[in-house]
Amino acid sequence: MLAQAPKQLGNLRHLELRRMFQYVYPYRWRLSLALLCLAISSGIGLVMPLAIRNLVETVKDASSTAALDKVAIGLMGVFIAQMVFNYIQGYFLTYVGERAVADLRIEVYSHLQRLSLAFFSERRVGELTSRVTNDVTVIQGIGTNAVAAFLQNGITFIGSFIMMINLSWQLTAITLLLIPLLIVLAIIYGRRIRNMSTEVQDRMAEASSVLEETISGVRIVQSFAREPYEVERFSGAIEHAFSASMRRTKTRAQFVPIVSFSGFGALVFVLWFGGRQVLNGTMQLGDLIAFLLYAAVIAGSLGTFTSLYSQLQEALGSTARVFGILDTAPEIASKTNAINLPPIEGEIYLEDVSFNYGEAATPVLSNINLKVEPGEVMAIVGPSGSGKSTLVNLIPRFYDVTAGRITVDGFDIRDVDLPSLRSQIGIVPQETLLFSGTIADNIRYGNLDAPMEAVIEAAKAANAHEFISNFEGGYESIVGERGIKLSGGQRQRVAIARALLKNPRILILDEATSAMDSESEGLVQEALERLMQGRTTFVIAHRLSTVKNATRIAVIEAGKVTELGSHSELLAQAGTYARLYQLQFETNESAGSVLTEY
Ligand SMILES: Nc1ncnc2c1ncn2[C@@H]1O[C@H](COP(=O)(O)OP(=O)(O)OP(=O)(O)O)[C@@H](O)[C@H]1O
Repeated sequence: MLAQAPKQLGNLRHLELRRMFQYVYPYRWRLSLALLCLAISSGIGLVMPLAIRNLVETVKDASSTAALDKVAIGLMGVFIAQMVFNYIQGYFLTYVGERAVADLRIEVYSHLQRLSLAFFSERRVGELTSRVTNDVTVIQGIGTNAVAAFLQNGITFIGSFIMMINLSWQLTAITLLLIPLLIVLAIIYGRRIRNMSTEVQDRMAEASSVLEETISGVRIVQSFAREPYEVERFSGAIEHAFSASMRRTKTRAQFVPIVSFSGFGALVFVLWFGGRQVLNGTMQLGDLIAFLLYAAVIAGSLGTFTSLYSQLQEALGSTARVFGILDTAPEIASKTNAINLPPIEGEIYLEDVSFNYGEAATPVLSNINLKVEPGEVMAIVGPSGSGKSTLVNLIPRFYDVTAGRITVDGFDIRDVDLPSLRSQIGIVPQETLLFSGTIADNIRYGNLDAPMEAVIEAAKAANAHEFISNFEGGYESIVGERGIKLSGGQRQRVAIARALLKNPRILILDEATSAMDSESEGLVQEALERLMQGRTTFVIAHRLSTVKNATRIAVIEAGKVTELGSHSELLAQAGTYARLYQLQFETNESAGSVLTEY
């Protein structure tokens, strides 16, 4: 989805590389130092064949070992220096690479946090995690190692070339004939490898999605005894990734021997041609050896260049996907001239609101008019899929209305700064997700600066203090990724404590549909009542007690408000609500009854 067509990629390549460079720019001084050391150590590497030539010539002509000793000691010194420069360049280059990639990861993650719900509902979690992990790792590979290899080989390539011309221009000319062939090969194979790499990354993202879904939904998997099915699904995805990777490997494996055969073939030819020159006395033996060594260095550099080229192609696929995320603008964001929503009373007015998801033709909500006074409790009831959740999701601007407007204390919510709006709205969802950490941390999510006393006070008001105190670790007890150690009712009470600590003027409650035992139900209900006090509340109601206590009830059917009034008013109207009440509520009037969907 985020991958772009290879053709488009080609056009973007230059821009992407420049964009990648932005991440390295803040560390340019370290990078310069690393590159300087790299250049020096590569330069030293160039001396090696010359030193060997001297060694050969010295051994050939020398009468004593003194000259030999001098050459050997000199060589040792040179290699020690090279080692030091190599260390410095390796350290700083890795530093820059790791730092730049860490920055990129943080940027992608921060950007993801800002994106709207619509973006996430269109994508799988595993696909997005794969962008932040796998793709960024591929970029890291090219970002540092490849840059270093490119520079190192560039220097040795040019240096060796100059040396070769000096040693023998005829032999150099023969070697040169080979280069166009290698370039053509690199382009053809590079393109194929790039396409295959995109496929490998896509397949890996697919496998990550399966992994993510089934690990977070492991209870569902096990309850349906679908482990073998899921293993098969995951193996399928991994096998696809494996096949794609093997196809790439095959192409690469063909490419590398072809290139090295061309290189070594040329070397043999040079040896044969140069050997004849040595034999007829037009070339020194030491020069031929040095030439061959430089030619081998050049062949090695060419090999590295071609593999760098294919790595670069691979990384371009990943950069396209990562930048694809960074370039996705949040659909819901504060306007540039948005004003800060001052502390509100809590009047909410939905004026002629219509809404549909994306391009969908049928509106989910149409022409809703609903005015809720400060402090009022508005219960929302209606059949499944009638648009209840959609309606409440519009208030914190998880989605924007398609037509009409929503005002809070007279302010159009699209005109105010998003955090200033959301900070005044509290949400208690049906299924509470607790983050891994302590219970105190989870409650404090509502107000990060709250002192411990305030946390405890909120927990007390939420009827959570008692069960929390009964845990061995109390407020410092760690809850699992999904609060696995807490019951549904306990989790809800932690969510209520969290909302109390946030102290919002507007509250959105989505009642749990599943019945709790009556004790737990009573505790949750009591906590909710405390939470609702003095706040404008929208509650998607499933329980009889809630609808009875609500100031007004809105009945939503097929995206329209069909009835509006208090419990007794609606009963008197003898419409849908009354029918629903007759059918469902009266028979379930015991405490904790759940209003099942009709
Ligand atoms: N993210 C989405 N993208 C597209 N359509 C959606 C999305 N979320 C919900 N819908 C559709 O909008 C309609 C209303 O859904 P909504 O969740 O608001 O209903 P609901 O009344 O809250 O249902 P329930 O009581 O079952 O939770 C449904 O037809 C649903 O298929």
